[in-house]
Amino acid sequence: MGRLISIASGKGGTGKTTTAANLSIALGKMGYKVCAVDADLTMANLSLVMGIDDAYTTIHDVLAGRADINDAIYATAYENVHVIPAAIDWEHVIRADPRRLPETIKPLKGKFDFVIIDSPAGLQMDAMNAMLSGEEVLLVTNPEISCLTDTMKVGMVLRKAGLAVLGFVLNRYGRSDNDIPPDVAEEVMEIPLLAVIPEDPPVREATLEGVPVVEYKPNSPGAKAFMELAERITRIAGFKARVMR
Ligand SMILES: Nc1ncnc2c1ncn2[C@@H]1O[C@H](COP(=O)(O)OP(=O)(O)OP(=O)(O)O)[C@@H](O)[C@H]1O
Repeated sequence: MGRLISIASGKGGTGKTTTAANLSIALGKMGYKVCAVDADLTMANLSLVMGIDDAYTTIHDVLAGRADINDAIYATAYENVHVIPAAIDWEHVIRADPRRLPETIKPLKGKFDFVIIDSPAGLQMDAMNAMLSGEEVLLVTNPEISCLTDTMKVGMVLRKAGLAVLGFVLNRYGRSDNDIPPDVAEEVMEIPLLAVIPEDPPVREATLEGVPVVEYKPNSPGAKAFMELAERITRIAGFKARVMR
């Protein structure tokens, strides 16, 4: 059976989508079957980052009762990685019922090794429905105190709701001289720190190019940190190490 992992954060713009995309592709490179789900129903950024930007059947169609989930699963250019895209127009957004996200996404567990769910930031209803589609959560924060505490709150709420909190990613480390150091961040969060992703220009360039950094510049510090995160996740998930390709 696969693992359903929600990617969540207390604040917007921390690097959730970047983490979801790079983690998915890194796991795919390791030989795991991955489905990346764009459950950020109003932004649809994951779909764009994964190279899907046209009139596909989307998660919105499924949530509106107009399509089957199996018709919304698309192969990507990345080995072993499929994506369920979101629509980017308002007409689709208002028809989709976000409360159906968990019942829609959970059955994917039987089809993939990992289902990676990109969720909206915060604790609003749309975000809750997206995050509760997972059984485990990986939190993404930046090294600022308000971002850490807001993200910790999200973790606490999800734990109470029954999700297992895997730990957190400290992203964009080194962007400012005032960054909270990793050991202090781990004390504040009171959950395991799974990866420190440095502030790295190729990560941003890769987003602009529409190709996640683990493919765009695999030897950059940011890409290497995302690959290490994927290895860590497979160890936590109890999967046997597979040969890196
Ligand atoms: N480690 C990094 N180094 C440099 N730039 C980064 C890094 N991580 C993310 N970024 C950039 O920050 C921007 C925001 O990232 P991203 O879209 O992943 O955030 P998000 O949390 O998903 O945002 P939202 O809440 O809007 O969905 C993107 O342009 C991305 O390329």
